Amino acid sequence: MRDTTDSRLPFLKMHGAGNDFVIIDSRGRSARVTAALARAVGDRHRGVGFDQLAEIRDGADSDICLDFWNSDGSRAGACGNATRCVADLVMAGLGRDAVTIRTMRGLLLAERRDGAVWVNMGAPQLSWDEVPLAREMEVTALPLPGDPVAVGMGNPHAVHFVADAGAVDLEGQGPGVEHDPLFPERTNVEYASLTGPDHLRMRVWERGTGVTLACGSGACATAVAAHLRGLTGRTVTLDLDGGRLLVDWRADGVWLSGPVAHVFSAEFDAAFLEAV
Ligand SMILES: N[C@@H](CCC[C@H](N)C(=O)O)C(=O)O
Repeated sequence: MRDTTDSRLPFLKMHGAGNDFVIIDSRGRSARVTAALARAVGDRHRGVGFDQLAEIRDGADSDICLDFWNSDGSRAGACGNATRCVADLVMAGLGRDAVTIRTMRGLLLAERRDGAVWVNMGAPQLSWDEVPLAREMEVTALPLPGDPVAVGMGNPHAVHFVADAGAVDLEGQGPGVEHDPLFPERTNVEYASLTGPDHLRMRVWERGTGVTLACGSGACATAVAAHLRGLTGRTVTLDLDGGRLLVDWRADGVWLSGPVAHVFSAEFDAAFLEAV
């Protein structure tokens, strides 16, 4: 529930490789984001617009907690690029090079190394009930056109390997896969092509949001799927429509890095909040 004594609500706009976020810092107070607020803020004409809204809350066993909403008001269990953006912000605020972040996915570690923010997105979920899929099957053998690989990264992904990811009609293909009954919680949908050794071109249709310029958890899922299919090693460079992401699948989890940008700080005013 939003604190109704607030007449204004400060927020930050950030992006990671063009995957854009509104970030609301609710540390020191009760959570303020609801599904209705997320939908209102996510409207690119009447609100601010975002791919995901992230709310920072106080951590009990971590430096912070982080919750994610899609622009349709649904919750996302993971968001790699928003986690990188918020980690950058929180590390700068605390004057540290490492922070712990509790998400629906679990406890994540973020580190600054040589100026870049890396987040350990955890181990990939590679059994049908973890993704989740509707019934028992191998995640590398889905009965769907295009032979996608299902990978969970705290949220579901269906990764398709195609000859030319740049030529895929995301708006035509994505919604049907997102809503396929094989995915009881819907799914994010990735298309990737091998463009060189350990190098992929990737595009994405995101569950609850649509076409985005990048997706961090999607990049992790795609790198894992590429390795499972024997296309790449465990360290992969991915070129997305909005920039380059790096994924390193290590024994302790799938690490993600890439660019982070601060865009502006502002406030939602009382009239906007009253109308939600
Ligand atoms: N952009 C994100 C993923 C967003 C979550 C997704 N739409 C969902 O519903 O799972 C990222 O960078 O990981």
